[in-house]
Amino acid sequence: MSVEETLKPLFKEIETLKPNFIERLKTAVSIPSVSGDESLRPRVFEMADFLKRELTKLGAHDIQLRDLGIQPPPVNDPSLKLPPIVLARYGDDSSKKTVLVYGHYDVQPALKEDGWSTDPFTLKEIDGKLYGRGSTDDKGPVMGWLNAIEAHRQSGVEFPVNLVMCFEGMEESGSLGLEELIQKEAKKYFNGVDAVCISDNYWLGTKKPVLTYGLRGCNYYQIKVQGPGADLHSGVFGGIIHEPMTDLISVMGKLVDSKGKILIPGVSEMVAPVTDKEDEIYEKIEFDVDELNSAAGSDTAIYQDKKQILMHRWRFPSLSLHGIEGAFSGGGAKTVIPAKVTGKFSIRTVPDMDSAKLDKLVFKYIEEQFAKLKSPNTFKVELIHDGNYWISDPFNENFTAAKKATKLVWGVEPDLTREGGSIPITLTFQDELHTSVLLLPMGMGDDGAHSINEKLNTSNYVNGVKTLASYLHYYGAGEK
Ligand SMILES: NCC(=O)N[C@@H](Cc1c[nH]cn1)C(=O)O
Ligand SMILES: [Zn+2]
Ligand SMILES: [Zn+2]
Repeated sequence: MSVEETLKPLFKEIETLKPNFIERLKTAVSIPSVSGDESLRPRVFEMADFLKRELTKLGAHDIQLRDLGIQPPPVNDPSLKLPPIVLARYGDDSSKKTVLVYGHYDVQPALKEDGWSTDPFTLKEIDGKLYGRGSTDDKGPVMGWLNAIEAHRQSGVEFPVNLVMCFEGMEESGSLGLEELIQKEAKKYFNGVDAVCISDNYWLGTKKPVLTYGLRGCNYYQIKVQGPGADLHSGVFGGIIHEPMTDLISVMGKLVDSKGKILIPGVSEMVAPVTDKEDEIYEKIEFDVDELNSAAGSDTAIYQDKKQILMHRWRFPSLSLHGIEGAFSGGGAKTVIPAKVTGKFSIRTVPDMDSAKLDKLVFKYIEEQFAKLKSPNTFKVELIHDGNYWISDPFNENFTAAKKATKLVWGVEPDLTREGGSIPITLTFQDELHTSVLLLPMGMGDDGAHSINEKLNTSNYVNGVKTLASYLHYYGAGEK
C-alpha cells in the first residue's frame, strides 16, 4: 500500500481526536513551567511528571526522567535543581528506522499584566486560534508527537518507525545540562538513531509552510552595577552620589545603535562574507515587509526589502537589550535611586563567529566603557548562557520525507528557510549522533512566541499532527 493510502485512516482519526488533542494541550499550558523564573521551578518539574504520565498512558516504554543535578551559576538560589530530561521510546522493531524527536516543555515567562487579553496559563480557543503561553513554543509541537502516537493506537495504523523522544525543561534558559547528556547517551539511549526531527520554530509568514536548515546562536549576558547599601530617596541623595542605574544605562547605551548596528569592535569582522550565490536563496522565498510589520504589530521595520530583512534575520548577528532587574518598573512615579541593578542583553550569533572570542570582545569593551565613567560603584559583566548557531544541508532523505509530508497535508511545497531564533542543542545532536537534523515547524510567523497573546491556530495544531505523522511514514518507508 502507498504511504498516502496508509495515511487516510490515520488522518480521519486525527480529525476525530481533535477535542482530546486540545484537552491535552490545555493541561500542558495550565502548568506554568517557566524555566527562567526560579520560584516556578517546581512547576517545571510538575510538567515533566505530566509528560511521564501521558507517555505511560500512550504505551511508551523505557521512560526515564534524567536528573541533571544543581543549576550552575549565575543563579540566585545555589541549591536550585535543574529540571529533568524526559526520555522515552515508542516501538522497538529492528527492521524499522529510528527517529529521535526533540522538544522542550519549559516556556517563557508570562504575566496577564504584560498585556495579555486572556490568562496566559489557561488555553482559550477564540476564532480558530488557541491562545496560551507555550501553545506554539513549544508545548503544541511536543503534544503533537504524543498526539501522533495516540492517533496510531486508536486507528490501528502501524507506527512506521521506532521513536526516541527527548524533551527538556531548560531550552528557554540555555539548555543547561543537555549537551553532556547527549554526549553520554550517544552510544547508549540514542544508539541507532537514523535521523533527528525538531518541531520548535515557525513558518516565516502565515501562508506557506517551511522546513528549516539553519538557526542563529545566542550568547546571553548580564551587567551588574551595585552602589549604595539600599534603595535611596532621590531628593536626599540625587546629584550627590554615583547612581548605579546611570552607570548601567550609559554602558548599555553603547552596545548597539538605533538601527541595530552592534558597536562592539571586532564583532562584524567575525561574520562570514556574503556570497554571490546567496542572492538566489532570498529571491525564491515567499515573504514581504507587510508580513514582518503585521507579525510585529507595528510599521517599525528597519529594512524595507525582503533580501535585507531575511539577511538580517538569518545571517547577520543582532544585539538586543532585554531588561534591567532591580529597576523601578511599575506604574506611578516612585522617586527612588535603585541600589543594585542588573542589565540583561543577548547577541544572536551566526557563522563564523567564535563564541569564546565574542565573550572576550564583549567583556573587554564593557569593562573599558565602565572604566571611562570613573565610577566607584562595583561592576561585573558575565555570560549567563550560550548556544551555538547551526546550519546544515537540506538535501537528504530526512528533509525529503518532510517535504513530501508538507506537500500532502498543506498542498504546497515548503520553502527552505533559516531562522533568526536559537535552539541551543541542535548542533550537538548533529555532531554527536552523526545524523541529519531537520526543523519541521508547526506554527505560523504571527504566533507571537515569547510575546503576549501567544497562539497556535487550531488548524496548524491538527494539520501539524498530520504533518509530523506523515513525515514519520515517508521517512520510515525509505531504505533502511
Ligand atoms: N523556539 C525556540 C526558542 O524560542 N529558542 C530561544 C532559545 C533561547 C536562547 N536563549 C534564551 N532562550 C530563543 O530565544 O531563540
Ligand atoms: Zn522560545
Ligand atoms: Zn522553543
